[in-house]
Formats: sequence, structure tokens, C-alpha cells
Amino acid sequence: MQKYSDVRGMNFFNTTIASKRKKSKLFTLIIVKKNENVLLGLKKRGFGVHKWNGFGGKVESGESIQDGAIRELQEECGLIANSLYKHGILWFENLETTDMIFEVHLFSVSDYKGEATESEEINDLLKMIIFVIEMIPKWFNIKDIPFQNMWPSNKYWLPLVIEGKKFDAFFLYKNEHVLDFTINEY
Ligand SMILES: Nc1nc2c([nH]c(=O)n2[C@H]2C[C@H](O)[C@@H](COP(=O)(O)OP(=O)(O)OP(=O)(O)O)O2)c(=O)[nH]1
Repeated sequence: MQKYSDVRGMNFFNTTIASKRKKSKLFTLIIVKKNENVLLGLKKRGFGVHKWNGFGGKVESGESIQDGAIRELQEECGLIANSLYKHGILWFENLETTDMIFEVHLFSVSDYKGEATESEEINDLLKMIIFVIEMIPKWFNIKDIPFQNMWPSNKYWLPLVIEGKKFDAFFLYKNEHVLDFTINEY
């Protein structure tokens, strides 16, 4: 392990990681806020299955990060964001399971069109026939956020999103445990 002082230009002086050579992959994450509530989705399949989370995913080639975030929100819960508020970037490294670092661009949305519905993604092979539900959206009061059924990092950064803060953060995982983390608030 070596001291990790530079995550793509960000300083995380107190955080250690195994390697600086890993590539990062771009993701987005949106937390929808309304009064004292946040909208979360229960992931029903794939990476992070059975966890509550915000809405997001990989940025596709040719689209901007913001457009990717808006697309994922609409695909996963049916809401159309009118404007996004950027909180910062979350970096996730897992010592055990992957050779890449997640670079997650984190937004919140309070201004949107539509009502949250269960998301439906059409399976490529069986288009028009089979509908695969990816996430079940649900509103939670900010006092009742189900941190025990979320990624372990979320209890550290989600309260900052609720408070409207700007920050970058780095989390070092071993499997599903946070070994070390740094949060830099602006
Ligand atoms: N790796 C990781 N991701 C986290 C943590 N906390 C958290 O909210 N996330 C978010 C960031 C991403 O938006 C999401 C993980 O990606 P995803 O589940 O959308 O990935 P995916 O492969 O399904 O992507 P896609 O098919 O929808 O494009 O989880 C965490 O602690 N670790």
C-alpha cells in the first residue's frame, strides 16, 4: 500500500490505496429531493442488487456526463430532470473485486417533471416481449433513510447531499467493507 495523494487531480492525503495505475470508469448518480424526502430505488438485479440507492449508471460514449445522468434517471424511475445540482465526485476503489476505480459524478434534483414509477428496461433479445424491472422507486423521509440496506459509503456522503454541500470523496473498499475514506468539502 502507498499513500494516495492524487485521484485524477483531487487531493486525498490521508487515504491509502493499492495502486495508482488503475483506470477509472465514469458513472452518474442522482438523488431526487422533495421537501424532507428523498427518492431511492431498490436495485432488483445486477451490480448492487437488493440495495437502496440513487439513480444512475454508466456514461455512454458520445454523451455528456449530465446527459447520461438525466437519461439514467428517466430510464430507472421515469422522472425528467429540469435542472441538476452538482455536488461533486465520489471515487470508489475495491481492493478485492475489480481492477478499476468508479468515478461517480453526483447530482441532486429538486426540479423535475413526472411521477416516479417502477422502471422498465427492455431486454435486447426479447424486445417488445419481456420487460425487466430494474429498480423500484420509493420516497423516504430524511430521518428514515435505510442506510443499513445501502452501500456502506452512503451513510458518510448522503447526509452532505441532503444538506446541499459540495464535496469530493474517496472510499476504499475491501469487498463490502469501507477500509478507509476521505471527504473534502468545499
Ligand atoms: N461502487 C460503488 N457504487 C456506489 C456506492 N454508493 C453508491 O451510491 N454507488 C452508486 C454509484 C453508481 O451510480 C451505482 C453503481 O453503478 P450501477 O449499479 O448504476 O451500475 P450498472 O452496472 O447497473 O450501470 P448501468 O448498467 O445502469 O449503466 O452505485 C459505493 O459505495 N460503491
